[in-house]
Formats: sequence, C-alpha cells, structure tokens
Amino acid sequence: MLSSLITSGSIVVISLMFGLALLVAWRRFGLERHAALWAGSFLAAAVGHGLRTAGQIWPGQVELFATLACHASVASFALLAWGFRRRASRSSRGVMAGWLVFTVWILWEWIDHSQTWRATSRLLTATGDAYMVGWIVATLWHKRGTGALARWIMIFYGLYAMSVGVAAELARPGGIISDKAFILVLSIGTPTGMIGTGVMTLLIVASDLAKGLQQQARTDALTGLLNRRGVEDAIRALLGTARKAEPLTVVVVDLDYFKAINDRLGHAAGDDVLLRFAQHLKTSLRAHDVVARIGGEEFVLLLPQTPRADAMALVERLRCSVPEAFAHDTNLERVSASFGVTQVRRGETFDAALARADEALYRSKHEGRDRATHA
Ligand SMILES: Nc1nc2c(ncn2[C@@H]2O[C@H](COP(=O)(O)OP(=O)(O)OP(=O)(O)O)[C@@H](O)[C@H]2O)c(=O)[nH]1
Repeated sequence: MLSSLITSGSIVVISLMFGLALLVAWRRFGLERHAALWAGSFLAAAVGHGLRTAGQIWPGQVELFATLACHASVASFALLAWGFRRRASRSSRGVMAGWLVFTVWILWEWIDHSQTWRATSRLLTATGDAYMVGWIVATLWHKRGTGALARWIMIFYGLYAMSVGVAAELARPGGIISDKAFILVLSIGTPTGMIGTGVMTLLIVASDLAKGLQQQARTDALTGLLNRRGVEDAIRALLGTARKAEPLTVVVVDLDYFKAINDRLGHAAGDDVLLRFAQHLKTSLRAHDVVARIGGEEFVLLLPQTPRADAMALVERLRCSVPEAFAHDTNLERVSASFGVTQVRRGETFDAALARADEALYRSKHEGRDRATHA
C-alpha cells in the first residue's frame, strides 16, 4: 500500500513539474498555443494520478476515483496529441473525435457498471491513449532533428500504452495475471513514459525557441527581409554553386535622396517607403533570388544563375519600375534608386564582391543617380 502510494505520488509530482515548467515557458517566452496544450496534458496527468492516489487513501470511493482517473488519462494524451497537431498546423479533428468517443465510452462503462466495467475501462483507456499516440507519431513521421527523437519516444510510449491494454485484459477477474501485476506494469511504465515525454516536449520547446532566435538574428525587423547576417549565410550556400561555374550576380541598391523623404514627411513615412520598396523588390524578382536589407536604405540582391547581360537587363527593368511603384502616392516626389552590379568571381569572398558592387553604386550616385553601373 505504502509503496504504491509513493509511486503514484511521485508520478503526480513528476507530471506537475513538467506541466508547470511548460506553463511557465509558454507564459514567459510567449510561445505558441501548443506549449499550453502540452502543459495542460501534464497537469491532466497529475490530476489523474492524484485521483488514483486518492482512491488508495479513501478505498470506499476507489471506483469513482478510478473512472475519473481513466478520463484524465485520455484527456492528458488527447491534449498532448492536440498540441502536436497544432504545432504542425494540422487538423485536430481526429484527436477530438477520438477523445469524445473514448470519454463517452468510459462513462458508459461506469454507468453500466457491469461486473467487468473496471477492466473494460482500463482497456478503453489504454486503447484511447495508444490512439492519441498514433496521431502524434503520424504527425512527426517525416520530421528530422528533435522530431525524429520525439517520434521514437512516442512509439515506445504507444507500445507501452498497448502493453497496459494487454495487461488490463489479462488482469480481468479470473484472468491469468493478478491486479497487482497490472498495477506493477503501470508503476514502471508510467513514470518512464512521463519523464521521456516531459523531457521531449521541453526539448522541442527549447529547440523551437532557438530556431526562432536564429531566424530573428537573420531578419530585418522593419521589412522582414534578410539582414546582413542573413545574406552572408545565403551567399555562403550560393557560393558553393557559383564555384561550380554558375554565374552569381550581386547587386547593391540604394534609394535616392531618401533623407529628403524623412525630412519632409517624417521618419514613419520614411519607414513606410522602405517597407513598400522592400516588397516591390521581393515581388519583382524570381523566387530563388535573395533580397536583403543591409543598411538604412541600402539593399542587396543575390541573383543566382544570372550572367552579366541578363543581370543588367533585369536591373534596368527594376530601375524603371521603381518610380512607377510609388507613382500613385501623391505625397511623394519621384522615388528612384541607384544600382551597383557585379559578378562574384571564382574563389572570391562575399565582402570582396560586395565592395566592388558598392564602388559601382557609388559611381551610379556620382553620375546623377537613378542608374545602374556594372563593375
Ligand atoms: N525612416 C527611416 N530612415 C532611415 C532608416 N535608416 C536610415 N535612415 C535614414 O536614411 C537617410 C540616408 O541618408 P543619406 O545616406 O544621406 O542618403 P540619401 O538621402 O538617400 O542620399 P543618396 O543616397 O546620396 O541619394 C538618413 O537620413 C537616415 O537617417 C530607417 O530605418 N528608417
């Protein structure tokens, strides 16, 4: 009695700790809703195992507590699966439908209260848990990294849920194993599965946070384009192909007399022009071209597989389209941009190519702006 109280009490503490850790992470770091659902999953598990513990303390109510614990277990797995579906932006209808079916079914067994209701409820709970794990594994099936680790942990958890179902079946009154043996399976498997899942969800949360920060570090906050660090990463990937003799063009673009826009209309209007200009660049280029903002009103374009003649034709079209893009805005005088264009040479660093493109841009500015120069 004491040892089983200690076991179920420890499971309550473990699930509470993971639930609270996820809840705090969700609130503190402004995480997406799936983290809250996972926190809910562990808190529901804590409630479920709390009810089991309560059943041991008040044996008179053991059946009521046991059936409520079955509901809490299915709810816990359903919330976990719901979190995974949400994180992957996939529909949770299958999870919800399963949750409803198993809840009603377990409730029905309780109301029916046949001789075998308890064993059947246990079997239903284990099947419901395994069904939810099935959704999680299916959601993670093609994921790499932490997704692959999570998939394996969940496969083991699913196998464990199934073994609980089998044990429940074998422990039916008159079955070949005792109720004690069934409880033993639960006491070993549940804390193991709980710790595995808890560590896994926290790892996923940490890895999502790290990815978000990396993304932020590479992104320009105003325009959402890549920033200087982002473009350096992009060029590193592209230079590999440029070395294989595919022409890679670097273009530096700078808005003309931008200071005058700021001075006349204010900084917010200047920001709006930068944002619209960024969108114009993005929509004017091909999907595999790279657009980045590396300074105040200075942008960089990387045009892979684009030889000099094609690059100059493209840049010329772009240059002519800039005043048109702002023509409808009566507050603005003619908006134009200057361009410096160059090809990345074999074995050359990005900084060297950028410096040459900058020199070409300087010449465009010096020769009257609203023009493109190749270097
Ligand atoms: N609104 C806004 N202005 C910025 C931002 N970053 C830099 N600037 C402003 O951009 C202006 C750039 O001015 P200059 O370097 O003289 O360039 P310009 O007026 O465009 O002149 P040319 O480039 O020679 O044609 C400065 O007034 C900066 O304060 C920004 O994020 N938002």
